[in-house]
Amino acid sequence: MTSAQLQDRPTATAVGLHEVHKTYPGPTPVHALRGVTLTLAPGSFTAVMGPSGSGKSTLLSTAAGLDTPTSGRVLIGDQDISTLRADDLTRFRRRQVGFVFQAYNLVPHLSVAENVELPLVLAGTRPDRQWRTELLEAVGMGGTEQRRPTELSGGQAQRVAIARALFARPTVVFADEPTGALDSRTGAQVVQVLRDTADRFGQTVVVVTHDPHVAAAADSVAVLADGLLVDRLHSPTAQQVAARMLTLAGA
Ligand SMILES: Nc1ncnc2c1ncn2[C@@H]1O[C@H](COP(=O)(O)OP(=O)(O)OP(=O)(O)O)[C@@H](O)[C@H]1O
Repeated sequence: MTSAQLQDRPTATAVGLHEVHKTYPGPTPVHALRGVTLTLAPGSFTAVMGPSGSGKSTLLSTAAGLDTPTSGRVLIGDQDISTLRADDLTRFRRRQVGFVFQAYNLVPHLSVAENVELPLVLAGTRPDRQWRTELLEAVGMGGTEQRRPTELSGGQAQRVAIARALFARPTVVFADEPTGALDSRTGAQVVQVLRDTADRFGQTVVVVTHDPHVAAAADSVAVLADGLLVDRLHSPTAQQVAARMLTLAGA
């Protein structure tokens, strides 16, 4: 990240979770998060891993303001989103949070260009065409502006979804299993595009994944088990990640 980009950042923390608990009520309440504290620096690329049911999706939706914690605080940049009213939170999310989903979630009747611009249009801002062109070129989709999502391969659709997530220059981009619907070679290319583009623009990214190769593209891996953060691996190889996951599976 350049020093100019760093100076643009309001704080040294892009995402902060403080003692976050999430309990799903019911006859047998599920304690999906049991006191997670995690701080992510601006420009960092973090993977969240853990066994099935360990709380990864709950962590992502709580950190992204799609769901509210039962207790604890969630900060995005300077903003404590746990205190925002529902409509203020929706407005905040449109500008400050980008999403990449496993199923791409592009709008089929809109062009590639319109899909990329959609979050800012919804937020009531006039989109910057030059920035859109630059981003589409950065993800390897230059010249596809007028195409429809149905005319794209899975890997191409996910590249467009990455451009869309970055378009509002959000504080953080959350990606939930972004390569889950792709074959492993295409998935590896797409995660590299996400990594390279995030680096180029100093974007903070959080990726939930089951794939050690995706996790190996991250600066660090946050390992969850049974609703708790049990480890942070820094710049791990895919083999190191796979070995750590095996120890959890055997626990
Ligand atoms: N809406 C919900 N209502 C009740 N329980 C839920 C709900 N969502 C998740 N859970 C439970 O919370 C726990 C954590 O689920 P979560 O989806 O966060 O795990 P995960 O690590 O993302 O799993 P996976 O890898 O299988 O997607 C699980 O026991 C799950 O059954």
